[in-house]
Amino acid sequence: MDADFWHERWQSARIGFHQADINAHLQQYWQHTDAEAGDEVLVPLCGKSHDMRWLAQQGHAVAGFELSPVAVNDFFAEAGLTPSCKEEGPLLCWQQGPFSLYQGDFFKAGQLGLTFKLAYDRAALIALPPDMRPAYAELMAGLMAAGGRVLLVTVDHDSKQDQTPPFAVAEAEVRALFEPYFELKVLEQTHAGELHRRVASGECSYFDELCYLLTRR
Ligand SMILES: C[S@@+](CC[C@H](N)C(=O)[O-])C[C@H]1O[C@@H](n2cnc3c(N)ncnc32)[C@H](O)[C@@H]1O
Repeated sequence: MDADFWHERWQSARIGFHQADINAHLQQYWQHTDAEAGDEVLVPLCGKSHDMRWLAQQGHAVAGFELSPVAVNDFFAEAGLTPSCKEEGPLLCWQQGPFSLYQGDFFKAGQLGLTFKLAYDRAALIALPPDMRPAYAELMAGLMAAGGRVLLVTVDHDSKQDQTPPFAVAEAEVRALFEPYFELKVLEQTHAGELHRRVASGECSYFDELCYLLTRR
């Protein structure tokens, strides 16, 4: 997707991907990252996710990357925080308390010279069309320290409406993208079945969520 697609989504508040609750996979599987309080967590394509607040509650600093100024503004406003802002290379860094939200194109994050021991991707990989995913995996590999861990949450489905996110990314593709850089373990695969609104409406016959642990070599 190009930047205009996402800016338009945020400006018109068409953000069905935003979850009111903390992600269940994050709460259940974060412990598998062996995270230590104080470690900063990279959250690519972060939106205004409440999951960042949950990570901060676990004692982490959070480095989110997000294209939309609307999302960044909403995140701090909803948290009751007033951030400061400074230029960091090609990005703007909005910072307050444990949160540093880098506003701009995540694909420029390599220019900041940062490395992370922890990362959390929910709806980032699956927001990207196929041709952008190899560069995303390479960038994530470049940002993670050796031994660093990524909790990755993806979806797989057979929707005919496959031109817009959330894109189906099958396990085989996740392996092809990340295994050159990471050890990969599937933590869970949930089958939503008929209870899922996309299945109930006939849009797809299955809609699965997969949760992976990636460990940087
Ligand atoms: C599907 S949403 C997921 C947001 C968040 N991870 C969540 O779970 O709610 C994808 C987000 O990525 C942002 N985004 C898309 N392309 C981006 C890019 N190149 N750099 C930074 N953010 C981007 C969009 O604005 C959008 O907020």
